[in-house]
Amino acid sequence: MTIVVAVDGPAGSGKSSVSRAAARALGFDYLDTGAAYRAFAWRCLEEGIDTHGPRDVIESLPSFEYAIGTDPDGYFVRVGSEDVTADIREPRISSTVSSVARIPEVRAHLTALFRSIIAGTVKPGIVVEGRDITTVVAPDAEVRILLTASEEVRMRRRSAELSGESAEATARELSSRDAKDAKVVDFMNAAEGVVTVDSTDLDFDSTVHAVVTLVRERTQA
Ligand SMILES: Nc1ncnc2c1ncn2[C@@H]1O[C@H](COP(=O)(O)OP(=O)(O)OP(=O)(O)O)[C@@H](O)[C@H]1O
Ligand SMILES: Nc1ccn([C@@H]2O[C@H](COP(=O)(O)O)[C@@H](O)[C@H]2O)c(=O)n1
Repeated sequence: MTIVVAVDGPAGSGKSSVSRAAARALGFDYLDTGAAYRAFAWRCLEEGIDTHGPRDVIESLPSFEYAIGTDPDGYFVRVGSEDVTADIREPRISSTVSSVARIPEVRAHLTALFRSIIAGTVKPGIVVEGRDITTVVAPDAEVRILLTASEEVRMRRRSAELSGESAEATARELSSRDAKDAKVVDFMNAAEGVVTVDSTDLDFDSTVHAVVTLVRERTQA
């Protein structure tokens, strides 16, 4: 049986980096679900689809050809034959993604995709991170974690990794995306049975250690 570790949290809380490092330490796969929302937003923009008009967005779902690398050391994101790993991190995608992510049909389509990727895992487990993993995508996961950090710390960490963007612009993007996303999914409060890991006062390695320890305590991993 595949062990599923579900990790949710706000933007910049460390979901991707911590989940990937924890997956590596555990010998698990790693699934970044935000990448699919970003890749879908990227495809809408490429095709000139109005992301505020749900009809065209929904009609484009069946032809969305998506692939993601789930090996923590072999990460890639592809739409059709195009490698979009870097493109989906552009600010134009970060500022558009929430408008497609709020459409229920998009969420249902991508949730089904995530479940099929999880079901196809050949490793002993998979760490899946996003906003609604503990509540919608994998509510029965063996380990469910809400990874948080204060807004100030998240902004500081995010600013430190971007060059050429002012800390103020970074802070604005992060909190406006969280505000839009929070209207659709509650990723600020732990649902019943979900363990909160607050990394505000933890460094990166201690946060990964906290997640790995939790997984080992609750499973045979
Ligand atoms: N505990 C920590 N201490 C210090 N830095 C950290 C810690 N956790 C994560 N980071 C750093 O914070 C930054 C944001 O982390 P990451 O990109 O993983 O967040 P995220 O939650 O996936 O964000 P988003 O939802 O916007 O994609 C990265 O540079 C990461 O290395
Ligand atoms: N489970 C998820 C994951 C992501 N989203 C949306 O995608 C955006 C990008 O996610 P990142 O983790 O790469 O920052 C995010 O802002 C949400 O709009 C989602 O809805 N559900």
